[in-house]
Amino acid sequence: MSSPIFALSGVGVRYGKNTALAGVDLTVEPGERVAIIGPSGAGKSTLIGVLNGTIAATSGEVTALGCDYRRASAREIRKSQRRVGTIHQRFDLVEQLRTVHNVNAGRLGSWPFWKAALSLLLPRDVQRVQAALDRVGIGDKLHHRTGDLSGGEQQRVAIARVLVQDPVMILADEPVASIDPARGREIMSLLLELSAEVGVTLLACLHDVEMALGSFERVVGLRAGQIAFDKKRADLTDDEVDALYAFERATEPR
Ligand SMILES: Nc1ncnc2c1ncn2[C@@H]1O[C@H](COP(=O)(O)OP(=O)(O)OP(=O)(O)O)[C@@H](O)[C@H]1O
Repeated sequence: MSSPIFALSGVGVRYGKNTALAGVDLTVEPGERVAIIGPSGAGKSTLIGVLNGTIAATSGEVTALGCDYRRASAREIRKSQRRVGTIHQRFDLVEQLRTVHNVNAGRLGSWPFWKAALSLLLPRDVQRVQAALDRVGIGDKLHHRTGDLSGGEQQRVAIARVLVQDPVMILADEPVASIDPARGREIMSLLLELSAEVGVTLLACLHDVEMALGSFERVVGLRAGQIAFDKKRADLTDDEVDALYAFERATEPR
């Protein structure tokens, strides 16, 4: 049996007195597609940060791609992080740069410094960038200024940036929250297609519960930093989903 992509055991994250995650156990196997849902402040973004290594757990154990974050060297952690691509709600692109440079940013971590620096003047590996942009449906935007693209196109650039990383895992933190609903559905379909096509594992945090339930085979509910449920979509009931958001609904302004 292959080893899990991620294994979290008893993971907690505190920001000062604030507990963002507590006692989280989560295992993600290769090829799985997992949606994380939960009310605002439940800890979804923190969980993504723990998985991609940008946020350190304050307790518990995190193993990513066989690398134990607590015991591994910084070099080993960086090596495993390079195979984890993250897509953010706000794209995290440099708007002034041409698309080709933003996509190449996905490879900076695996290039020596001279190559990374030179790539800002002279785009490197353009064929690979072109192939990634073709795959996400904006092959004609290679030399466009990124800030001139629409929100949906910018999110496609961000996905292309992850593809050139040759990832084994894609983490998506509210990938469609800044895009209009129709474009958002297209982006979500693209991510699901890519994960199936390349066999890459996908974990996405989503505010849109309908989208999560309609598109993912496994759904994890987070509430107040803890896992409320972790189930196959087919086994999840409406009552369980409602209960996850019950407190948020009760405190919504009327
Ligand atoms: N840098 C920080 N400093 C202090 N508290 C933080 C910090 N980042 C997050 N928190 C707190 O940790 C908790 C979890 O936040 P997180 O952003 O992970 O939740 P979320 O589920 O992604 O929320 P949202 O859906 O609103 O984006 C919240 O109570 C939040 O206020």
